[in-house]
Amino acid sequence: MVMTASSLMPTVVIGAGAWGTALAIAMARNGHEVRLWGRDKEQLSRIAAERMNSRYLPEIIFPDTLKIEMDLEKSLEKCRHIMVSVPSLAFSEILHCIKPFLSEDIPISWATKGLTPHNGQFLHDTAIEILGPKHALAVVSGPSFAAEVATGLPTALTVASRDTAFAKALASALHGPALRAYTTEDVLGVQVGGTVKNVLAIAAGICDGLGYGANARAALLTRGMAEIMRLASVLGAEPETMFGLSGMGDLILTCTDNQSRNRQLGLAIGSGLTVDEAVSKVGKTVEGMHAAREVLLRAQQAGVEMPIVEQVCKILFEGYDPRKSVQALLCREQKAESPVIGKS
Ligand SMILES: NC(=O)C1=CN([C@@H]2O[C@H](COP(=O)(O)OP(=O)(O)OC[C@H]3O[C@@H](n4cnc5c(N)ncnc54)[C@H](OP(=O)(O)O)[C@@H]3O)[C@@H](O)[C@H]2O)C=CC1
Ligand SMILES: O=C(CO)COP(=O)(O)O
Repeated sequence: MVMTASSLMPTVVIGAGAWGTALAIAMARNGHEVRLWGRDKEQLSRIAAERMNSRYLPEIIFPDTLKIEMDLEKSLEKCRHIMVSVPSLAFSEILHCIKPFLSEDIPISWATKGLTPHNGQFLHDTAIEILGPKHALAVVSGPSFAAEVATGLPTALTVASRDTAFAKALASALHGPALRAYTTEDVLGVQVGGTVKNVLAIAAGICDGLGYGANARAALLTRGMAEIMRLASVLGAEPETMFGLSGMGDLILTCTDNQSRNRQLGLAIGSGLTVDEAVSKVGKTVEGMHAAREVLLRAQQAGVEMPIVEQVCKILFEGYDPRKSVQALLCREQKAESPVIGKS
């Protein structure tokens, strides 16, 4: 049977935070049957009563086809597709939790950006390790602030899957008047872009928090892009993916707009707060903080230089003064700008 958007109904979205709720709303607006589940029962009851998620996306009323699911186990029995949208720290825990209730023909997607903590795995590898090789898997990524998607502002996303039928079906479930969804088979490339851009957004925030100006920000984005390209190429991703929505698109979005929580963290550090103070000031999910060390480790293992990521790690975890880190970047040996692809 050909997979279509309808064969993915109902979709259960796991994670009633900003992004899970926005994606659930976007699909439901297209008439897709969606069930939203979150771990906090009290919050779920409130969402069900108000028909909105006032904690994460105030004032956005849910479409009728979006229902709240209180009982995860029961909803998994009847669903045809699961979309996970929890932070990377909770990704493997959620997969372990749903695994006993899943049949192998249920396709699984996720909108989480980042790596599995402690082992630094890309989430696709973690998903296969936990769920086995039979599920169709897809990653949803791209430049997309939850609030803008939920408001219905124009947005473009990428759905990456090795199963092209699943990618197309999921893209059409998401695709609507204000949301364009593209597809790609480069699952690795999409994950590299979506993970590293968060670390670079912290760097961009630090740079702007220090007041270093527009030239410095543009240089940082461009050289950050070179770091993404180098890592992606050594890991075996498609270089062109890095110039797409999940790479350059998301890098630009997250590094330049203050809606980004990664950028907010950097801004707070750059303006003089300690890392701990900055973390509590932002008080939200900051994936780049979790990914930075793992990205650097992977780069070092692959022999790839990522000097900006390295300085972000020094600031976040070794107490480095952000001004000294910028100085360290500026003092690197002089070299030709190209080639971007390669190890240094
Ligand atoms: N927000 C955005 O604009 C975008 C976010 N993303 C990505 O989506 C992912 C989720 O981010 P986002 O929705 O913004 O984060 P939020 O902090 O808004 O929400 C996270 C949600 O996950 C839940 N959660 C956390 N830990 C667990 C757990 N152990 N088990 C079950 N549920 C858990 C939280 O529950 P509780 O409310 O109870 O704390 C909350 O509902 C991240 O990887 C992020 O990078 C991607 C694109 C856009
Ligand atoms: O990934 C995002 C937009 O595409 C959200 O970025 P932040 O997690 O930095 O808010």
